[in-house]
Amino acid sequence: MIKTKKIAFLGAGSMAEAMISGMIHSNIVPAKNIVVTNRSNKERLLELENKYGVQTSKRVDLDTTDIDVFILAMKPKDAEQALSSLKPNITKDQVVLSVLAGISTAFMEDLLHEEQQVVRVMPNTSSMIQQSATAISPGQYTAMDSVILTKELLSSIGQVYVIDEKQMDIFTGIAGSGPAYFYFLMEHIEKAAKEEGLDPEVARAIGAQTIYGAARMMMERDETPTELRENVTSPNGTTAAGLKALEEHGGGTAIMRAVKGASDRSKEMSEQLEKVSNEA
Ligand SMILES: NC(=O)C1=CN([C@@H]2O[C@H](COP(=O)(O)OP(=O)(O)OC[C@H]3O[C@@H](n4cnc5c(N)ncnc54)[C@H](O)[C@@H]3O)[C@@H](O)[C@H]2O)C=CC1
Ligand SMILES: O=C(O)[C@@H]1CCC=N1
Repeated sequence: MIKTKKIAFLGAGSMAEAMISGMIHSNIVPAKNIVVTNRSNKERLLELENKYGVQTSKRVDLDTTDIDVFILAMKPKDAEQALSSLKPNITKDQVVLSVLAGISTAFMEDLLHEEQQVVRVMPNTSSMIQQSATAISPGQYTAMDSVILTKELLSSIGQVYVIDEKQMDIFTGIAGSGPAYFYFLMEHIEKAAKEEGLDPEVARAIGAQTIYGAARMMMERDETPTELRENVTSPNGTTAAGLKALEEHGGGTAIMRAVKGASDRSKEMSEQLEKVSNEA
């Protein structure tokens, strides 16, 4: 079913590219059925055209009539203008997905047609290699068929979880922003390795394999993270020393604060955007 659907990206930045890459490489969505738009940066569109074989056009020149799914991928601050200018060119039965942090389905519904089909989506940049953890929350008028279509489409970029919209902020704190925490962790592993005389590039390969192995253990073994951690930790051994240093320097608290900080910011962005839109 998905092979015949036409998908339009409104926004051609890093998140749009990550999704396009995942979709094309999955072979679920043919490149000729994807059209990518932005406001004015022609070079960027040409770059995506050459890299992925997708169609491109300036947003204002997009023929919206035969598009089945729109994917909003601009910055949250540009959402209101983008939704308002989309409304006259679509019907309520076309499905509008948004990957914008802090933009609620209610916000989208308010700016589009009565009973518009909308879905809030939170992917992450691992979409690029089809390894995103992506959440979706359908709006109140979205038909079950459209939810199934959305799930099928986004399964091309990784695992898809249908969640209650109230959980979207914490999902964003864990998965939307999450890759950055692991990159930050790696930056510090490389720093420590360098100080000990190990080539940072070698350290990166070793560290990445270690993170990948630990992730697969959590996914494939029927053991909790606590059990898995305890299995690594010999009494008075090296791991115990590492974990003690981590705790002494607030490692556990820092991780919790990071997740909650991102989640709180997602909530705050929703509140600010809704306030601005109510004042307008
Ligand atoms: N970067 C990430 O890891 C993630 C980003 N997101 C969300 O994705 C969205 C985009 O993020 P990035 O790709 O990092 O931003 P970006 O700044 O790289 O790209 C934004 C794009 O939107 C275009 N644009 C602005 N207004 C437009 C309009 N009316 N019509 C068509 N195109 C328009 C810009 O020209 C640009 O191509 C944000 O809302 C963010 O919350 C969600 C999950 C993860
Ligand atoms: O930093 C941000 O706001 C976006 C949303 C999740 C990841 N990047």
